[in-house]
Amino acid sequence: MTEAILDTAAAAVASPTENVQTFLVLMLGLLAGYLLWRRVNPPNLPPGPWGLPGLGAIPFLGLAPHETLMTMSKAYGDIMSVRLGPKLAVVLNGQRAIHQALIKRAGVFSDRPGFELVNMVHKGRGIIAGPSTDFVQRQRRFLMRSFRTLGLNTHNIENCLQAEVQTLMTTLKQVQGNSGEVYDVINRSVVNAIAVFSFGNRFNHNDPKFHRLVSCLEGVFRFSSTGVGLMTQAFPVLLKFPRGLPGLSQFLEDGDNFLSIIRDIVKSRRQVFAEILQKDPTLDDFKPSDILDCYFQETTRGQAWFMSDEDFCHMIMDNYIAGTTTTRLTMQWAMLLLTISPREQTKMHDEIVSVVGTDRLPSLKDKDNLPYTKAAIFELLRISCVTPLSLPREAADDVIIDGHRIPKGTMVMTNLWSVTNDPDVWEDPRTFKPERFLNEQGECVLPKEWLPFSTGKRSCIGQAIAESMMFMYISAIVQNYRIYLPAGKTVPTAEPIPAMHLHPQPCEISFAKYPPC
Ligand code: HEM
Repeated sequence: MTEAILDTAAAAVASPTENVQTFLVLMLGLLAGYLLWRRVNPPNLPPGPWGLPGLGAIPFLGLAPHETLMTMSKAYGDIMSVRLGPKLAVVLNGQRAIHQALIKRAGVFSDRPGFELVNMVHKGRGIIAGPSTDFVQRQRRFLMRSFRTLGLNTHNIENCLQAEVQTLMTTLKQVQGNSGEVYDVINRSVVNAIAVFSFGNRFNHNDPKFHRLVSCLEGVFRFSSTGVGLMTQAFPVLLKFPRGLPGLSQFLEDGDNFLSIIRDIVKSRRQVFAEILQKDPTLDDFKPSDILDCYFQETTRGQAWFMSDEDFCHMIMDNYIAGTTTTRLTMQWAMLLLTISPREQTKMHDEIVSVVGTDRLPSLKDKDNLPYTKAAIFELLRISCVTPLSLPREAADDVIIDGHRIPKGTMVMTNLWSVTNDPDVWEDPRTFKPERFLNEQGECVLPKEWLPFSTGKRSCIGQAIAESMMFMYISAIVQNYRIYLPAGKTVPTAEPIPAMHLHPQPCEISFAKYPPC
């Protein structure tokens, strides 16, 4: 018995060799742990909050991450780091930090992290989801050239947009205050307006092809804004198990069907263009009337040689993906803000009637003569800030900003909300005050903090289109209708309902036609 106890005690007291071994294993473990920790948290990162293992700061960002991150920046600084699941992200808050990164170091901050979900539809094509390759920048330049060639005041585009506005006006007359139906028409109208710019044609709102286009687009948005769809951005590994993701196969089918509709349009227009080319081989008399015409013209002349018809279809799809939800939500915001701001609405109405009259609808050429209305549209875009965290970027290289190191491959989030709703810049930021944009001479001026479309080499390519649409719709509505809250309804606030895009509070709205002057 005593021997047994002694044996156990001897076994417990390890020999010096064993002690060294244990020590080495411990040290190696500590070193490996440190290296792993350093890999995940490289030195000199911008400061930021702690997170939970595997989840990072996701559980602490709440329903309005743009607001939480803006508040956190008061403690950690304008450039801060957060961990989103396994990903390291750097958040840029405020105009100065955004300018430093997206403009001064544009070469580093113009990539995007792979949007694996969107890429499943694009398969490497398109603009939005890829890094800032030469190909992406060429497509952007092509679109900008086309907008310049077409000029947004082009007769054809303006005519088609006017037709959309007329449809909206007719609906307003018929619905007698049913705002739900008005929103439906606005939604369809925005989809049609992008078709006008892209293909020079608007669909009849009852055309079954148009219904298919709208429903495929809605299908794509539906999945990508569900919790599962959003989680695939932080955890792309989920996409490796497509069968386990409810809604994914429908998403892919909707994306493919949407592309097929665009392919059909391009194919049939190519035949028409071939006939034009036969009659006018040098295209001297050819006047492009939409983006597709510009593409045909440029490929014939060897300028847009880099793009195939398939690339064109994916590029147009991206305009739809990026342009429809943003524009239609901003229009919904416009309805809400005008409803709760009767004084400002009347000022817009009076300006439009005194400059344009009531015999015709306002046109884009009137815009510069309507500074208050123009200012009101800038203010609507500022308050609504529908994409508060913009689209993520990615650092293409290791870079030092404000003394902080941002490693290559870091996801970069631009907190646009922190600029457009900064109380130090905009007094009372949630109140609709178009006067903010008017100088002493009554001219409309844009401060550098007005950034709803972001900035830099990947900023919104459709800004001019969006502004034109907003102007035409809103000026026509305000010229002809008084927008008001039905009696007995509580006045809604201008606080957004947080989601991937910011939605306005639900609000029942009535439209009363002004009597003829
Ligand atoms: C009120 C309406 C709109 C708002 C607020 C808006 C806002 C934005 C923002 C914040 C970005 C991200 C920019 C960045 O990463 O720096 C973006 C990208 C983009 N937008 Fe818009 N947008 C609107 C309408 C449109 C329209 C009408 C179109 C096209 C017809 C469009 C096409 C695009 C495209 C293609 C991109 C991706 C650009 C790239 O990755 O290089 N947007 N938009």
